[in-house]
Amino acid sequence: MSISSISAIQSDKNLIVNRYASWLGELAVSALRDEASLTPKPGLVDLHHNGSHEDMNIELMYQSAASLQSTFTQMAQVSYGTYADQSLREQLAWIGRTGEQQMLTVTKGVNTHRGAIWALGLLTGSASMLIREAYRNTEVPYRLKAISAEHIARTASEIAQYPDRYAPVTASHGTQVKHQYGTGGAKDEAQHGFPHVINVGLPALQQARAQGIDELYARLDSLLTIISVLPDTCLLYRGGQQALEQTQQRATVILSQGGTSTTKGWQALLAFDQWMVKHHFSPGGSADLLAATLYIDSILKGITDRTDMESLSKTTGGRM
Ligand SMILES: CC(C)(COP(=O)(O)OP(=O)(O)OC[C@H]1O[C@@H](n2cnc3c(N)ncnc32)[C@H](O[C@H]2O[C@H](COP(=O)(O)OP(=O)(O)OP(=O)(O)O)[C@@H](O)[C@H]2O)[C@@H]1O)[C@@H](O)C(=O)NCCC(=O)NCCS
Ligand SMILES: Nc1ncnc2[nH]cnc12
Repeated sequence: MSISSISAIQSDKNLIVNRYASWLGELAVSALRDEASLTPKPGLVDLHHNGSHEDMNIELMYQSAASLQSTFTQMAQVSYGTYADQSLREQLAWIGRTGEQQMLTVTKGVNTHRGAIWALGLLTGSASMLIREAYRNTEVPYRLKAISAEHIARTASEIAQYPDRYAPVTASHGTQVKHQYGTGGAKDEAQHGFPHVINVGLPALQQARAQGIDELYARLDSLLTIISVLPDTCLLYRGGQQALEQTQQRATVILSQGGTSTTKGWQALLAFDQWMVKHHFSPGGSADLLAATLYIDSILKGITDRTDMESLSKTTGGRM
């Protein structure tokens, strides 16, 4: 093979890496924006109010999300063509911590998206690895389409299982809650393959859509379904076991009333929101996992759209 054809292949590869990395970065930020703007959410920042967060508002959430685009894009770049191993885990952790600092600079110290950087960061790395694997095969459209939500979450969990040897020892809210209640929180969720996304948030979203429920209510139902079962360390930190159980119970009742698309469910959601704000409770972890749900959903949809484009480009002899 000539040097010019090797460098042509190399530049093709770089083109593909950068194209997919930027695409994943954009989708991750869109998922964060879509979560933030979903309204009304119980106790969370949305278009109507700041929920139970005096130090946040919707503009801050948007600014925080936008500041993370390069973080997610870099995570996709370093993961493309690699495998889940110690080195990748530590590269992602380094990029993640730098992203956290960028977020804290933009928000003037407010933790808007720490859990989201963690969850969507791992999913970004995983999706990027899987896309690269698809490109190792000549049947690219077929292999891209074979990427599933479970596949993305499982590969993300493999990355999360490696220790982050350079993690500073901090007394985060999550670690305090872990000592007090024995609940694993965000780390456990990732290491177990995001069960509250794969078995809870995504099926709820898809089921609602399949029933013809409008996208707004489908997303709200997905959020409530996550809230109804997630051991959310934000709720535990702010109000202990009782706050967690009462919040889960209220979400369950709304779902059993037929969900947010029913008049009764909608009224109950509004009352739930007021009740959460009154008690200063916030399901921040559930918000992050809804963003993760929307992110995986958009990756799968995007892959389908792109593979159609790839097939088209092949049949027309063109390039994507
Ligand atoms: C491994 C880390 C996730 C760190 O975990 P840890 O538990 O030690 O740290 P926390 O700072 O508590 O952050 C975890 C955040 O994860 C969200 N979360 C909570 N429960 C769950 C759950 N069961 N599953 C998944 N995710 C969960 C939650 O994020 C949301 O809450 C934020 C607000 O939280 P907080 O500041 O604690 O609460 P407030 O009550 O509002 O505080 P006050 O204003 O009252 O003081 C909100 O922003 C949501 O995002 C938890 O906060 C990981 O972060 C880590 O190791 N990072 C290091 C670098 C790295 O590896 N990066 C990623 C590489 S891919
Ligand atoms: N909408 C939201 N409100 C408060 N905390 C959050 N963390 C992630 N999304 C959030």
